[in-house]
Amino acid sequence: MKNKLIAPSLLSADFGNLQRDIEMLNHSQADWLHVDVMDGRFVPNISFGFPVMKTIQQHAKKFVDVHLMIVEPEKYVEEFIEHGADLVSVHYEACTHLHRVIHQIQNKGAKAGVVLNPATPVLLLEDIISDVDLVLLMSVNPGFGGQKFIDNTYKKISETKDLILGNNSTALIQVDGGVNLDNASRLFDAGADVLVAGNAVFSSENPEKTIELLKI
Ligand SMILES: O=C(CO)[C@H](O)[C@H](O)COP(=O)(O)O
Repeated sequence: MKNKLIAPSLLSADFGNLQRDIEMLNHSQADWLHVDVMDGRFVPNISFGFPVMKTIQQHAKKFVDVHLMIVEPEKYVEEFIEHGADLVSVHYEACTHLHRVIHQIQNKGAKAGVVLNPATPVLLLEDIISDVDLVLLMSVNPGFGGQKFIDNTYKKISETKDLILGNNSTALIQVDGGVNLDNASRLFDAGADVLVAGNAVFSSENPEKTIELLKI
């Protein structure tokens, strides 16, 4: 599964009307639903956990992509998969035993991704790139939606692409943070396969139309 996938982030949805927003995404051209889980320890913010994940599982008809911004993710990855996650991504910076967690996710039947913060170099992925299904490049410091895109991400996409090709890996490249209608097509051209967009989608007057335009 490659090319121009859009994953709206539910972090920017209206939690008082979560079912309505998920149904809008089901009906839209969104490819994946991106779920941001924050623990107040790895990042300076707390988002939500399993009760909200349960609602997402009940209503989502698309591929559910869970981004864990938490310490000790190995304690929770299996429960997220039981709650409907099709893909679980864990931070390089949060894993003492990254190889073990990646295989724990895959052995439970889900795809596994590794996430890099903006200041973490791509070259650190050399010994894990053949094992992962996705590399998520953070283009903002994780913890909050609606931040400004960090331009260094274009260079990191190109380095990730070289690493993937050099290792015959099939990993997808996902970019998350500050993605909008002004930078989406340049990001796809640079080699991104999946773009996460929260604020750009949910703050727009017509979220379904914005999702459509992000793919152009
Ligand atoms: O992981 C995240 C924050 O840590 C969000 O997914 C990301 O910031 C998307 O939000 P926006 O598109 O509003 O920047």
